[in-house]
Amino acid sequence: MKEQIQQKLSDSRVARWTALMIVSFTMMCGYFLTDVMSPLENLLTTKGKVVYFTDDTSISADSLISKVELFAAANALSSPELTVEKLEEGAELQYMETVDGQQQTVQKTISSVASGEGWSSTEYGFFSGAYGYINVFLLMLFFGGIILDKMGIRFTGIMSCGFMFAGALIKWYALSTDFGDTMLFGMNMQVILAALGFAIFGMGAEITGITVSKIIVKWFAGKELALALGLQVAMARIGTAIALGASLSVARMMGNVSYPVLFGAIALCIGFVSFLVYCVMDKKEDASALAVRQEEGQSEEEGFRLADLKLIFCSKGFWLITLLCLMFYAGVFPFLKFATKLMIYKYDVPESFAGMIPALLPFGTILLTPVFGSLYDRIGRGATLMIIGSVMLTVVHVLFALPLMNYWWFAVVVMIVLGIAFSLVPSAMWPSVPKIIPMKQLGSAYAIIFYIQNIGLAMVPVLIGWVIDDFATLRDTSGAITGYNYSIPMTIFAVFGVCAVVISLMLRVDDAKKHYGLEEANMKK
Ligand SMILES: C[C@H](NC(=O)[C@@H](N)CCCCN)C(=O)O
Repeated sequence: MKEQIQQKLSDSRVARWTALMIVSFTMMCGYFLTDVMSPLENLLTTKGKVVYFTDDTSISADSLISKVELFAAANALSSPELTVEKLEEGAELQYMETVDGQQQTVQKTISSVASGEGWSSTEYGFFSGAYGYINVFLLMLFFGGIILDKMGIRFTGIMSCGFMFAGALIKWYALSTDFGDTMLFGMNMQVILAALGFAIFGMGAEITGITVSKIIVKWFAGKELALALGLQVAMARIGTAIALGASLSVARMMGNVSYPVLFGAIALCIGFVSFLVYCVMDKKEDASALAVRQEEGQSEEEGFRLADLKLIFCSKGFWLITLLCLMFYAGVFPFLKFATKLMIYKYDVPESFAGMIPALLPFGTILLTPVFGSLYDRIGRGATLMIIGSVMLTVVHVLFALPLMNYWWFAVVVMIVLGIAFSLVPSAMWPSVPKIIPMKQLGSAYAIIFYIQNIGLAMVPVLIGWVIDDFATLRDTSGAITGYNYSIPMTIFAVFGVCAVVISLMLRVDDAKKHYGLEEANMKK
């Protein structure tokens, strides 16, 4: 009789790709919620109602009312006695507007009205950075890695999904509640509570992120690892793209910024359930791996010891990857938080389309990240891919900073280049970590990288929000905001790009000396 050879569940193609799809779906829901507020920056930073017209322009309700009344008085028309309540879908209004430097009478039809929250750019920056506050200041990501290596994938994943969901609910509650003028720590209560929810969500999202990375390495090591990591990132980017592309429309349709968050929370609930389904597969994988070890007479896998962290901390390659991650991602994710408004004010894109241009970035990466991942699996050249991506990031931000080519199509082209850069670096960087750090410490290694990266994700939006308020906001003599000059904020993003280039070059040199294998293919022939 032929002897049955014991196999691990992960040796089955169907099983490992199914596991990948399930956990990637959970992550996709998390990414949707992470970026769901980015296209709403303009709405959040406008006080009172915002009126959207059928020609895709928008204006604050107060300013519209005074323009309509001024027009009626100037033309001896009977006063329309317009109030905010009367501004509703389908209403037609006439007033004077400056078009190409000339005063013209315009007639517009309202398509929707949504409530602005009146936040300052500083408050928006504080809120956007909140994603990383608990991770960074309470060292939760660091502990999250240790919990992952000590308590295992199932416990950590369920815990972190729970945090994501709880945080999303708090954020939704804050945005759907009117706190009046109640202030806390010099900021509106709504901003503080929404930031708290986002911080709890961010802790959950990051710990889920390292858990999912470890899951993929567990199922795909020695197989299609970079492709699998690339596909997971690609699915996550679908979440980001949907958030950037659809969030404003949902807020406009429902009349309030809280609705996109509510939809995100519902999606997260489904993501949580899908992670529970994965846990069943994980248990089976562990059982089959144990059976293989027993059959081959191998001893129990050694557990994680705190002393093992020394190996991580002493690796130069690890620190270079970590710093590259900090600089590169500081130039991308925080940029996305401000990109929609950049499109409106620098490239004159109507607000209703403005979110679509930044959405091109994750859309591009959906295809390209797995393509570059698969290239890395088969051909190698990981360090080189990271250098090219970093150079592209720098060029993109320099182009955004320069006061030239302020055409929407140029913004589209530059955003596509950023999309390529944002595919190159992640598809090479994440699969490079297991070449430097062994599996046993991988949870902690990813956690430390994410931890340092979160310092950027937390601080850069705060910095940029403050810079926009103090150095980029253009005002007329009465103090009213007339526009924004994005040169300084974009120069700051370009500096992160330059740092990423230098670090990726150093990584390439270190790899040549220490032979991590970053330039070698991942797949064993
Ligand atoms: C896989 C990697 N994820 C991260 O870097 C996360 N720490 C940050 C997620 C922030 C989501 N807007 C990636 O997305 O490339």
